[in-house]
Amino acid sequence: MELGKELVRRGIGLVYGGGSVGIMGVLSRAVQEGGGDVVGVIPEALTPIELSGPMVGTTIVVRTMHERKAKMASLADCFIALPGGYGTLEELMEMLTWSNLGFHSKPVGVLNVVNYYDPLLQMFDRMVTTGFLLQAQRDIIICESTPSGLIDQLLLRGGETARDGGQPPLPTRPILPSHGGESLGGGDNDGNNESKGTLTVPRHAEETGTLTVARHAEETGTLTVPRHAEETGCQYREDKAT
Ligand SMILES: C/C(=C\CNc1ncnc2c1ncn2[C@@H]1O[C@H](COP(=O)(O)O)[C@@H](O)[C@H]1O)CO
Repeated sequence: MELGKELVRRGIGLVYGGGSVGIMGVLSRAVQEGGGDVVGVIPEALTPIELSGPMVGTTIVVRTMHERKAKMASLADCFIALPGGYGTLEELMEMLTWSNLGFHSKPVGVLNVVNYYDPLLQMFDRMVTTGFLLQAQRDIIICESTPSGLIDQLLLRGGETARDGGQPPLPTRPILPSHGGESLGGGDNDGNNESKGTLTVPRHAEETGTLTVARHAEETGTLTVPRHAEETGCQYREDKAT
């Protein structure tokens, strides 16, 4: 597989989900056969050979899927999502979420083979236009159609992050009700646009704030952040009588 050859050519090792079925089997074998380092992390429930095939490279067996993801995330320097199903999407979303929350600062990329991920990327764009995601948050994800192009971009972003000190600033959240903004056709059925929505603003797991805003944020807004208000990066607007 081209990605495997490209990793080997650049001396980059592979951390993956263990086993040798499907695309992950093709990739892991390509790296191993090319002489590259391969580490597979697999939960014990998936180790039977009839489920996941023979293990490739060094295998780390963990207890749960959660442990597996945490282990893989800590071992890797960046993340690449290949075309896949629920499991792939779940892993991709978790790495994006953790990056967005500042739990890691490692680059996250998708290899958009034959435009497989176009609908998902369009959804991310829609999240920006409807106010649920800032452009800066959308920009966390790196998308390229070739292994070489993607690795170039990941290395570039990784280098930038390292120069920044390794911890990106947390982006400011869009101020919108959680049940949909105007552009999603939101608003009460009775036309009352003054009803309030609530946006939960988790910064770190132990520091969660709640942002309560009116539907027209530019008119009226109330920010309630119980702890570490100065660190949230949220915009505060004075209530004003209109
Ligand atoms: C069918 C079953 C297991 C298949 N074997 C697998 N072994 C190890 N890891 C797996 C296996 N299948 C999926 N994964 C993980 O999910 C991700 C991809 O999932 P997707 O849904 O195919 O996108 C992959 O990264 C692995 O982490 C059990 O009966």
